[in-house]
Amino acid sequence: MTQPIKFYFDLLSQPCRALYMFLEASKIPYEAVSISLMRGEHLSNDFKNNINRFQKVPAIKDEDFKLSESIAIFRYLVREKIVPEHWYPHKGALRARIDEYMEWQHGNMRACCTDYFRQKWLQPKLTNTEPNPEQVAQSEARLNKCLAEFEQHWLKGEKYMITSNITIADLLAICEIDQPKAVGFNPFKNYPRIADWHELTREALEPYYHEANQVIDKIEGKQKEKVLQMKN
Ligand SMILES: N[C@@H](CCC(=O)N[C@@H](CS)C(=O)NCC(=O)O)C(=O)O
Repeated sequence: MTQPIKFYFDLLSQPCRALYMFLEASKIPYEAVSISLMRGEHLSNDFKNNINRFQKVPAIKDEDFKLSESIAIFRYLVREKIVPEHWYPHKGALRARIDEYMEWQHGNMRACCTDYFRQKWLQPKLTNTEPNPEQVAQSEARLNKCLAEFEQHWLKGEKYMITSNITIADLLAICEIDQPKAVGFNPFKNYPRIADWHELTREALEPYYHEANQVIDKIEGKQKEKVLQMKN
């Protein structure tokens, strides 16, 4: 009998949340192995030598086969496991459009959302300092430009990004957008189509969305408390 895959992850990370929801929703048997980024567990020699030589999450191990990079993991799981077709349809044009998004998102959504999260929360937290307002403002401007492009080019009237069914593209995109959202940025204020799509996508991913977001929901809660305290 084949063993469940091992999944190494931290729900603080966008691609880890995307894979977590995908594994759950697709009912792929897996063993969860929590790796704390904030405690630096991904930097241990054991993790480097035995799990992911790049020392990042997510990573998987399928029997003796080790794989990192979320997009490669998604493609591997779709090929090797039983996965509902709608996530990554066989049909040429739909699959190609999802591939196009996955290539686009690395230099755009992922770069902008990660940078905002880093400037506003992660770097100050790791160095016990306050965020640099100028750097946060620059990062916010880049994020707004990117969200405007996302809305214009990827939300063009289908129910979800690519088609009338949810795909891996929606899953990856919602996880990216939730990262700056968790640290005080409102991605819905200027982008009504993003707000509608986010709501639909979130609903389609429940109950896994709620489970996956517990870690960043706590950050969002604390950020809101901080803003209220500053106002009082
Ligand atoms: N391109 C990789 C990115 C992986 C990545 O950057 N993971 C982050 C968390 S989102 C990480 O492990 N960072 C730890 C570090 O850079 O020290 C993927 O899509 O899996």
